[in-house]
Amino acid sequence: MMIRVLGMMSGTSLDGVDAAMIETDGIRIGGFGRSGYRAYSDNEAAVLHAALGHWHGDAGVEDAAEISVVSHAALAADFPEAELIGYHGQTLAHDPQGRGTHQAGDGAALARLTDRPVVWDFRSEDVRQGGEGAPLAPFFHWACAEWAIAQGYLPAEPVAFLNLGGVGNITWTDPSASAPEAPGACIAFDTGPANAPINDLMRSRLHRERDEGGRLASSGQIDHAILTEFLRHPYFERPPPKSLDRDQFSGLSQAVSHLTDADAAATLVAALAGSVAVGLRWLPSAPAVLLVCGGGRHNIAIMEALRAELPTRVQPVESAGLDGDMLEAQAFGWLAARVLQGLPTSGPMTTGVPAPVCGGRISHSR
Ligand SMILES: Nc1ncnc2c1ncn2[C@@H]1O[C@H](COP(=O)(O)OP(=O)(O)OP(=O)(O)O)[C@@H](O)[C@H]1O
Ligand SMILES: CC(=O)N[C@H]1[C@@H]2OC[C@@H](O2)[C@@H](O)[C@@H]1O[C@H](C)C(=O)O
Repeated sequence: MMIRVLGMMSGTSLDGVDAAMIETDGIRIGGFGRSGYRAYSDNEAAVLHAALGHWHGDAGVEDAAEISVVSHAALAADFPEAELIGYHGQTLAHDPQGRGTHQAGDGAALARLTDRPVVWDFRSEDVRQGGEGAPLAPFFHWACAEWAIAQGYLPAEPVAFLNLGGVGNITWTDPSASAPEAPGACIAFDTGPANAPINDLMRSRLHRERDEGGRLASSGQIDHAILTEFLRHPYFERPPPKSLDRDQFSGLSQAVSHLTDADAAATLVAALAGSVAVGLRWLPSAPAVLLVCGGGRHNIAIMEALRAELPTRVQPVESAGLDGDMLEAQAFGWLAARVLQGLPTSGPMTTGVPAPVCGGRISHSR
């Protein structure tokens, strides 16, 4: 049965909360609906930044969780039509082989505040069973590919999605597979740092949130020595599945610290594109087209660098009829519907969990 779900996502770039309606039975996409966005205030963003890298019980984490719940509840109030809410929470720390994964926020509190059932804590069970806990959008990418083919936007062949948020992640998917957890349906992994180091550079040096349109990076020169050293990182040699914490590559920010603003931004963009290029070797076949979603596709310097570096057509995901700013929010709506049905949300080829797993907790409104 198709239901109307509100998916809500606040990603690692810490800019705010995305919300999007999706109609789904947890397998197929029936249709997309309205969407909304609530930016974090400067004060909220400062509290969240201060809590990065922290775990349950640490100082500042309660405040971060409360900001997450309250901001999601305020945004959800604009969507009375939602029968179910998928709530990702704010990732503060991610160390799947060590302490686990930490998304701040309380789905039970959100269910009470919104008077709707909420599916949340999507990643913990996967980690508990030995997976990376990320990326989780890949199964949704399979459904998107199937939808885009049915709508006539894409030919019926494997396609790849590149999400450029704070961190980058790529999915190769074969939409002819019977289910996203079927062997060979999806291969996915985090590619490397994406917008997070660029935002951090802009914040610390220029007190701006981002490099609008990539203008600063476009005016700079790449430092090739730094780029070469960065691409020697063992992460790129490691076969997938693999996932990253937001600040796992903090050495890159340090490496560009002596460069001019423009050269530092240009080098961070080149590092992003280079990490995607070296990641392509892990895909089963070269995709005819790479569909780019996430905020990074608004950065022209990034799109140009990808087009220069990759042996494949690079297009914003809008070319497949999809909304690249809302894809992750939609993903957590679709995944919430899956959890309600007990269907898998990740598997060996997306998170490395030994067998497909249904993650996520369900909290009812009363
Ligand atoms: N117009 C723009 N020009 C340049 N960069 C932009 C623009 N719009 C968005 N971005 C970049 O994209 C980021 C937001 O991307 P997105 O919302 O996909 O990330 P996220 O969901 O927070 O992260 P993640 O996918 O890692 O969880 C911004 O912080 C900024 O760096
Ligand atoms: C732990 C965590 O929140 N990871 C995020 C982050 O942002 C991008 C990349 O790193 C991806 O692994 C994941 O988000 C997307 C939505 C995912 O799970 O597919």
